[in-house]
Amino acid sequence: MIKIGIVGGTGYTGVELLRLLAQHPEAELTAITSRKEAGMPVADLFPNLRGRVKLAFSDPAQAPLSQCDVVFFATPNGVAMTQTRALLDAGVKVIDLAADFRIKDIAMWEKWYGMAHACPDLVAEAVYGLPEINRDRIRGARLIANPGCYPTAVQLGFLPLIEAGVVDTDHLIADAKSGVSGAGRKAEVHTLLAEAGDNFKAYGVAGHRHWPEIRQGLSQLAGRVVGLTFVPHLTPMIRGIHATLYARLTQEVDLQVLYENRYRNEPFVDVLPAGAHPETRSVRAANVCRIAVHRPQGGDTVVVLSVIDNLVKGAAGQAIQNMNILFGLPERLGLDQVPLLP
Ligand SMILES: NC(=O)C1=CN([C@@H]2O[C@H](COP(=O)(O)OP(=O)(O)OC[C@H]3O[C@@H](n4cnc5c(N)ncnc54)[C@H](OP(=O)(O)O)[C@@H]3O)[C@@H](O)[C@H]2O)C=CC1
Ligand SMILES: CC(=O)N[C@@H](CCC(=O)OP(=O)(O)O)C(=O)O
Repeated sequence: MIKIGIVGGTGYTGVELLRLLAQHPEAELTAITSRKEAGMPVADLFPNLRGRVKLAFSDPAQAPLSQCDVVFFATPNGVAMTQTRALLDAGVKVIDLAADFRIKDIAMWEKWYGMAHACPDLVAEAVYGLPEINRDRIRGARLIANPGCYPTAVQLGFLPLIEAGVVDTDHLIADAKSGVSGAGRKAEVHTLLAEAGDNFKAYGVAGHRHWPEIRQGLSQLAGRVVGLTFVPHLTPMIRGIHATLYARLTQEVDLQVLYENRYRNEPFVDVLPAGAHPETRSVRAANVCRIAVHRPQGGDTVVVLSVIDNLVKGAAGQAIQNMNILFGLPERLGLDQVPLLP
């Protein structure tokens, strides 16, 4: 059994880790932290976990994290970077769901995240945990930077086109929509029902911190710096991301065959039949990205539709997929949930 610690067990990604790990046959939940709820049984706060998780929250300073095999950080940006070195020194593997280790260019990270980085050397060591690109490097890693939610949907959508070199990478466009759980569980006015319900808006058009992350990943695939416009939107749903991606084709290719071949052996990417329109509810509560590729009017613009559940393939599910790879377990272990309809 793998002894597991979770720092930040009261947020939405924390409770999603708990839901999935409670059903994972090799997971032994050992420590779950919260500063505000220390001492409270986990199932008192999250009734969906009654009878499934017996632990109580503990204060991060007292939790037996160094006795775990792996610690997940489901905390705001800037927390994991202050605690990761001590855990790695104690032989614990670390998977950070926040952005502390995602961006290799430290000056770029500091600009977008508005703080000084505490451990640039560990950023250099960290492996970006998108298994569809980095599976072999994840296997031998101690420290995983779990990708952001929008970056997962956008990179998986563009990946086959860029790897194959069949689009103009100077003018990529990603138009993405997220449910409000993407903003976390903390109280904020813009996610109140009366603000976000029956409403739809773009945000961060001038610049969003997922832009450098997506650009870094796509540039590595392209072998050159790509040009990317990324526009996120907030939609009145709870879970889900829908990314609509646009690129200009530079050569003739059978797009459907390209996508089906690239993802044929990927357990968590589903390429839909030609002409399909994936729905966010078709991936709700499941660790899957569904993709459809279109070429409207047979022109030279390719349109890719990519959907994920932001809390699962966009966060906790992908983190557990990375854990399975790190510990040599079957990649699908504990992650075979069927999506929830309606
Ligand atoms: N929501 C989403 O869809 C996605 C989120 N992420 C990332 O995952 C991380 C967690 O997100 P989410 O679950 O939404 O966040 P929440 O705001 O819902 O939860 C944050 C958690 O961190 C704990 N926490 C806050 N500050 C500290 C601290 N200084 N030390 C220890 N624990 C702390 C909180 O508990 P307490 O204050 O009681 O200690 C709480 O349990 C974020 O970095 C987010 O950007 C990534 C992908 C998708
Ligand atoms: C709807 C909403 O607010 N989404 C969040 C998504 C970011 C997130 O969760 O952060 P990381 O993936 O970088 O960890 C946002 O735009 O800030």
